[in-house]
Amino acid sequence: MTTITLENLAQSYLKSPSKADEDWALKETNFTFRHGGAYALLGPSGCGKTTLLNIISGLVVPTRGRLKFGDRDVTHASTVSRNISQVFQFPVVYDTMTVGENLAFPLRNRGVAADKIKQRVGQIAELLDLTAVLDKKARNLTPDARQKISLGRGLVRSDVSAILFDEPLTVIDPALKWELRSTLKAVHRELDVTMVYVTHDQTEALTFADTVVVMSDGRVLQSGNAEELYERPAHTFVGNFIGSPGMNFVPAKVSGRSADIAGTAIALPHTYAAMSDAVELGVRPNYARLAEAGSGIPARLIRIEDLGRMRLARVRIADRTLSVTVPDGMTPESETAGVIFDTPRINVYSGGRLVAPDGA
Ligand SMILES: Nc1ncnc2c1ncn2[C@@H]1O[C@H](COP(=O)(O)OP(=O)(O)OP(=O)(O)O)[C@@H](O)[C@H]1O
Repeated sequence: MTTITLENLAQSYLKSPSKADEDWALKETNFTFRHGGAYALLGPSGCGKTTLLNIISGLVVPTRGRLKFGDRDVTHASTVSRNISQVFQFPVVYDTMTVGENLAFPLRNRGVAADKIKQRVGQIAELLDLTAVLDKKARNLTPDARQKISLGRGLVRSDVSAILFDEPLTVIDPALKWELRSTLKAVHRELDVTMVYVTHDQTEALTFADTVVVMSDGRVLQSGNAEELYERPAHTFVGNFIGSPGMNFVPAKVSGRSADIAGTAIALPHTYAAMSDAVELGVRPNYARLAEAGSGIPARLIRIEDLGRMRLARVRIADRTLSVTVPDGMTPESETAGVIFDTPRINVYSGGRLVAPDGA
C-alpha cells in the first residue's frame, strides 16, 4: 500500500526566496493521495502541476516540507528508489528497438522472467491496440502509435508505487483521446495502483480521475469528484474553471435565509451568519433560467446562443454578465427580461470562498 503524503511541501525556483507568494511556484501544501486512487492535477498553465508531479517523481527536491510514500520519507530519495513509472507529454521511445522490445524494456531492466515479460507485453499491447505492430521498429510509426508505446512502457510494470502522467495525450489525435482515456481507466482498475495525471483540460481530468485536484497559482484549491466540483466549488476560481461556461457569480447582500441582488430579494436554500468579506452568489448556468420581464431578478438580455443541446442567454445583472438557460419554446423579443435561480442550487461565497450555512 503506498499512500503519497505531502507535508508542508513548498517549492521555489529562486536561490533565496522571500516569504512573498510570488517567490513560490508551489505554496505550502498538505495533501494525501490514497493508495489506488486515480487523481488528476488540473489547472491553468503555470499553476504548479508539473512542479508537484516532479517532486513526487524525484526530479525536483522540494525547497521545504516532506514527501512520504507510506511511512517512508522519500523527500531526498532517488527517482529510481521511489519505484514509480512516468509518462511524459512527448513520447520517450527507442527508435532502433521494436515495439515489443520497447514495451519489455522496463521489465527486462528489473530482471523479470522472460515468460512473464512475454505475457505482460502481450496484455499491454492488446489494451493499447499495438499487437499488430509488436514486431515493427518504433522508428517508422505515427506520432499516435509512438505515444501509445510510451504509455505502454509506463503501464507495463505492475509492481510500481505510482504511475505519473504529464499531459500524456497532448500529441494524440482527438478521436483517439477518448479511447485512450478509457484504456487508462481500465488499466487503473486492473492494477490497483495510484495514478496521478497532470492536465489543463477539464474533460480529460473529469473523465480519467475519480479525484480531481484543482490548482491555481501554486495552491491546491479543492479536490473532489466531478459532482463535488460541479455542485459545490470551494472557491470562485473552481466554479469558473470547471464547466463550460463556468459558474455565474453575482454580488449580493445576504441576511439569514434571503439575499438581495441589486434591490431584488430572493430566497436562499439555507440560513447564513453575517459575513465580513464581499459576498457573491454562485449559480451554474443550467440552474438559472431566463424568464419574462417582471418575474425573478430584473436582467438585460444581451444575446442568445444556440448550443444545439440547449440555448444559453447572456444577461446583465448587477454589472455582471451571466449565462442562463433559455426554456424550451421561449423566444424573447425584448431586452428587458428576468432571471430565476433554482433555490436549492445557490451557493454563497465570501472573499471568493464557499461559505458553509449555519448548522452545516
Ligand atoms: N525549472 C524551473 N525553473 C524556474 N521556474 C520554473 C521551473 N519550472 C517551473 N517554473 C515556474 O514555476 C511555475 C509553475 O510551473 P509548472 O510547470 O509547475 O506549472 P504547470 O501548471 O505544470 O504549467 P504548464 O502546464 O504550463 O507546464 C511557473 O511560474 C513556471 O514558470
